[in-house]
Amino acid sequence: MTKQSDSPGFGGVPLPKLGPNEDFSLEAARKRLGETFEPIPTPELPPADPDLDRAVAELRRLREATAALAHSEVELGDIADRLAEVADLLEPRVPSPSKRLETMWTGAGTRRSNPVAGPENPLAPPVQFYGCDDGSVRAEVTLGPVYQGPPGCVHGGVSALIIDHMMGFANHWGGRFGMTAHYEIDYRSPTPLLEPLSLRAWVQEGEGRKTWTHATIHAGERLCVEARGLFLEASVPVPGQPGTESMLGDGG
Ligand SMILES: CCCCCCCCCCCCCCCC(=O)SCCNC(=O)CCNC(=O)[C@H](O)C(C)(C)COP(=O)(O)OP(=O)(O)OC[C@H]1O[C@@H](n2cnc3c(N)ncnc32)[C@H](O)[C@@H]1OP(=O)(O)O
Repeated sequence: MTKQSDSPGFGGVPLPKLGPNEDFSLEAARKRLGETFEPIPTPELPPADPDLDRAVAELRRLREATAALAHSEVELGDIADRLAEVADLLEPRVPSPSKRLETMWTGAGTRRSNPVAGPENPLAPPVQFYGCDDGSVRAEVTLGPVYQGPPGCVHGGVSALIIDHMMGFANHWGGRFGMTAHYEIDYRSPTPLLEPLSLRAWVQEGEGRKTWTHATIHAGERLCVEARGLFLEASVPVPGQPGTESMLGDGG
């Protein structure tokens, strides 16, 4: 993977070369993390169950539709009863929370169930990230009214959620890992709903356990949000796998 310094970066400033003190190569990352590290982000993770993906996709349609129902002419009594029927059917069959957490940590880890990119998570838009040769990760997403904060705009906390996840993904792509210790965000201009947003994140610097990562959200050419985060390598116990610890701190 080529790291280069000529891509547009944070606030339009060119991306600097990655940290002088660390080996960011994929080979170095593989060496550190062995078999558990698959450095190529796979946009299309194989579904554990295609019907699950389909069910969640239908839930997303419902989510967008119900968010628009207030003050509408739609007769909702019957709809609420029918939705309750489906929920009643499902709830008794759902595994216990601890079992569910274990399941989330098999196979693709939480990549399929996390709240930003997980196709199995109805909360997730979902955003699909791609790793780029310049060391950044990018995505495009259009967010609907369920993510609204100010009128017609994306909620700042939703932008923060996406950015935190995106910076974690950029760390992976750069062969770095860690829990978010600190991040700061500047909201430079309103982030519109219902318009394509370009997301971008990249590792700015890494030294020892610390990784500094940057991210931006643009609407067209307009910068909406920019952020800087500090990530600290840490070990986290993996649910259902006693004695196993993840260095990813993320669900990857
Ligand atoms: C297939 C391939 C593609 C992969 C595809 C999957 C990708 C998938 C990506 C998913 C990405 C998800 C990304 C979600 C990211 C979260 O959501 S993580 C969850 C939120 N974060 C947390 O819960 C962390 C909670 N905090 C902690 O656990 C601990 O504070 C930490 C962060 C582990 C640090 O604790 P510690 O190791 O005891 O740190 P400590 O020794 O006190 O400090 C170490 C150094 O850091 C500094 N430091 C510590 N905290 C701070 C701070 N807050 N501010 C500044 N400096 C600090 C200290 O000053 C110290 O500096 P030095 O003196 O060494 O210079």
